[in-house]
Amino acid sequence: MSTQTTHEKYMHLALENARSAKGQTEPNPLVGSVIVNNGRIVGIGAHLKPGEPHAEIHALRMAGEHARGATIYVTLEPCSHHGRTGPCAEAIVKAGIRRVVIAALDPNPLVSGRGVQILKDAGIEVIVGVCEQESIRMNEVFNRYIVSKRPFITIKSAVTLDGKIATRTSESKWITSVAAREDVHRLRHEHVGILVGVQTVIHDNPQLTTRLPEGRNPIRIILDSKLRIPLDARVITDGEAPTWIFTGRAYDEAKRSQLEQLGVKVYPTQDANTDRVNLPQMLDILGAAEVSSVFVEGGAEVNASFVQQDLADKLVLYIAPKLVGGRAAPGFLGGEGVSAMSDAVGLQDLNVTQVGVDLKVEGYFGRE
Ligand SMILES: Nc1c(/N=C/[C@@H](O)[C@H](O)[C@H](O)COP(=O)(O)O)[nH]c(=O)[nH]c1=O
Repeated sequence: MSTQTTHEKYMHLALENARSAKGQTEPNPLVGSVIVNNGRIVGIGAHLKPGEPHAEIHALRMAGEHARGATIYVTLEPCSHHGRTGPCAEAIVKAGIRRVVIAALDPNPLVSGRGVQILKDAGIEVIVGVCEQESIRMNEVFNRYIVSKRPFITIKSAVTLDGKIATRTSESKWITSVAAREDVHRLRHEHVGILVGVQTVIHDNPQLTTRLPEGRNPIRIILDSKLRIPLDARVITDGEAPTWIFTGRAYDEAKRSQLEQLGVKVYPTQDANTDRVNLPQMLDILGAAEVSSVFVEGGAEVNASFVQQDLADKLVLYIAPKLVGGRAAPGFLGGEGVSAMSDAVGLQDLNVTQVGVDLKVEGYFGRE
């Protein structure tokens, strides 16, 4: 087996370990590490929670003396700064590691390359770029958040093959099958926040919780410019997860204090021209609260406001093999829409898979 393939074999194992903690390391990145000595794995680790040891430290602790003279694989450049835990680059040097194989350098321009320098200054062989693209894509949320301090936005919708989210009489349960809906709950588990518009709350009275064994419930974020949300909505009364409501400039103060007495957080925003929620302001508030990823489950008007303002990063569209027709049946993207086809919003890096009987289309909006 060639050296490169061996390196990829162990880096894939490190990537798998990193990915296993998706949704619980936020706002930190996903990082995995594997230590190999004489062709034998002697240590494995993943970063599991902010403030807890980094992946390399877990792997070094497991390896103990076997780290001496070994190779360590790590999906992200070892840190060189004293964050909430000590610098990993120094721990690697101290443990007597002989070679370090890194997938991707740290995206933070302030520290990128520093960890590598510490290792090279200690005479350690360093290889960078093994499975680099996989590591970068795995940390799409962190890479967006660390630069913009705003959450990575994933829009998810479920449509029939003729593009409808409901029949002309607004019936929508269910479009996709159980397997696809379970997949949606895995995505909810992986996100820090989940967002819907108040129209969806009024129409569906959703729980927006993750119904999976050991599922993590994201923070429920409701766009409700005039605080129309019913006080008996499940997202307010069920106590299953925090609920934050973002409102516009013309909201009812009395309703706000009623909601706050029920344990709901209400965040007013100011849109210069309309009574609507100021989305960029909302994203800044969420970013400051370390909500680094938000799963937007619509509806059509909410989806359109993110897309029209170029605030969405990724689309996940589930397409069911059924047709409902009807000129009045709604699509998943409302709003004004574009007039010229040349102004259509393009998606990149499309990935199509099948989940049960449904198709799952993932694409990126390609925004900077
Ligand atoms: N109608 C469908 C969906 N509908 C999605 C939203 O409109 C629902 O309000 C939301 O999922 C309800 O949240 P819950 O109460 O936590 O289950 N989403 C799907 O993937 N397939 C569908 O067929």
